[in-house]
Order: sequence, then structure tokens, then C-alpha cells
Amino acid sequence: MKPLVELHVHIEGTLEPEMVFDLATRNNIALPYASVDALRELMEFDDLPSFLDLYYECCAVLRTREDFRDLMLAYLRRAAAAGVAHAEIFFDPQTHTLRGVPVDDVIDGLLDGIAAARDDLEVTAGLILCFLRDRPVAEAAATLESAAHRAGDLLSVGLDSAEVGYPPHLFAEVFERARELGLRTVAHAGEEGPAAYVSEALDVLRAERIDHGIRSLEDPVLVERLRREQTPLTICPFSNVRLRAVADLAGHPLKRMLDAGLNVSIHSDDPAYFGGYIDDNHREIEAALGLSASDLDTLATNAINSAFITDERRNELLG
Ligand code: HPA
Ligand SMILES: [Zn+2]
Repeated sequence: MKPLVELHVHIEGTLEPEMVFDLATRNNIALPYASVDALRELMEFDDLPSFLDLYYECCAVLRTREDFRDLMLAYLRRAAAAGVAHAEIFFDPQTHTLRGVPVDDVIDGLLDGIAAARDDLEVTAGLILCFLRDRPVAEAAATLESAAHRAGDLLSVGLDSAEVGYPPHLFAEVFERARELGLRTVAHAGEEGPAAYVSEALDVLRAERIDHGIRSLEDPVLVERLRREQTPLTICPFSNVRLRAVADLAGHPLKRMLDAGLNVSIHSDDPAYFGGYIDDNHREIEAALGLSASDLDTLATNAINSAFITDERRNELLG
């Protein structure tokens, strides 16, 4: 069995309700939830925007470098227990800098957590700085400049938050600047937005991986292109069900995507909110779709081949 590689997880989406309460106490923040259970009960969503409202609200407890370290270390412990050997992890700096947290504290804290995990968990990890597409483009550009001196500490940039109405082309110049800084590029597209956003992310942003991309199936020409170019699509089954992009796991298009020869792999998105981590996503989607041993090997191999790692590390993970 190949190890798991996590390519689509938002660190803020690993903030478990218990940690929301612990950090609120540490930082003297009054929460609008009566209890951990009361917060958990709010985790019923109609769509991406309704989820994002709660996700951003909970982020208010993250204030210090130590908070970000503890969040990262808790996530990597859980990931290591799931069998994850390598993780490429999104973070949303604007969510924190808009509340007055310095971007360096966010990055330093997350790197502290990664360093601590490397020493005792044998998990490697890297960071993907995401721009919030539903905020002004100028703010994304300023965020990138504010983190430009940390480009050596980052793997890639990404694009997340509410998708519909915020097409990728808006961020063309920001992504171009990121490439000038030596960063790789990925983008959420085709989660709730149309297949055309996936094409735009490829053509205009030159995204090297597409996060979600499930609505690509609505455009046969795009599907053929994704197959030919073997563009990685990072699929998050629990997220798609909980945000009602698909009705249930049995109706998830993953098997159709595999059978179409697309480069898909399984990931967790926001595990604290969507009912499970990467191992849980794998176990349940495999059962729901009756995936074969060969499908499972393809999924594991795709994730390893789609990671931003050295050839040496890739060979180690491929075994
Ligand atoms: O699933 C997601 N989609 C878009 N933005 C996000 N930010 C956190 N999770 C998500
Ligand atoms: Zn995501």
C-alpha cells in the first residue's frame, strides 16, 4: 500500500470545535456558541457560502504565532495517524491579516508546526498561500507583496473562497507575479462554478492543479483536454456531499472520472467541518462506489505524482 498524500486541505478547515473553545479561552475571546456540541450542530450547510460564513467566524480565535503552530501540529498528528506521508496545505492569510494578525506570524506559526511534526511524526509538508477570490483583487495583490519575502517558505499560491461570480481571470496578474516569485500555482475551480472556470484557471492562471473540478464533466471538450494533459484534479468527496454539490457518496462522479482516464486523487478539504479526514474520505468513497484494487492504486499514485516534491521524495513515496 502506498502512503497517502494530502493535496487539498485548508488548515483553517482543520480547526476542530474543541480547539475553537481552547483558543478562545487562551485569547480571551467571547464565542457566540454555547458549547462544543452547539457549534457542531451548526455544521449543516446548504452550499459553499453558508459553510464559509461559519468557517471564517471560527477563524477569529486564531491570533498568535503559537495558535497557528498548535493548529498545524494538531492537524499533522491527525494526518500522520491517517497514514499521510506528505501534505500540501492551504492557508488564507487575508482571513487573519484583516483581523490585524501579521502575515509573518501566520507563516512562522504554520512553519513551527511543520518543523515539529517533521521531527517526531515523519510527515513532510508545505504551504500554499490562497487568495480569497471574493475579496478585491488589489487586496490579493497586496497580500502577495506582503508575503513576497517569504516566497522561499511557500510552495505555491492558490485561489479559494466563494467561487460563483468570481472567475479566475480576475487574478491573472496576481498569479503571474506569483510565478515570477518562483511559486507554483493551483486554483479551486468547478466546485460550484461552471466548467468554463476550470478552462480559465488553466489558460489564464496557468494552474498546475485544479482543486475540485467536478463540474468539468459538463464539458466533454474540457474532459478530453484534462485527460490528455493529465491535469491533477484534487477531489474531496465529503466536502462535495456536505456542500451539496453532489447528492450523496454513491452519486459522486469520482468513478466516472477515473474511468474517463482523468488524474483524480482523494483529499479532505475542511475535515473539522465535513465529517472526516483523508482516511475517512478514502474508506467511505471506496465503499460507496465499490472501487477496485486497481482504482485505489491509481488514486494513490496520482496523488504522489501530483505533489510538488523532488524526484527523490516522489520515488520514496512510490516505493
Ligand atoms: O471548499 C472550499 N472551497 C472554496 N474555498 C474554501 N475555503 C475553505 N474551504 C473551501
Ligand atoms: Zn478547498
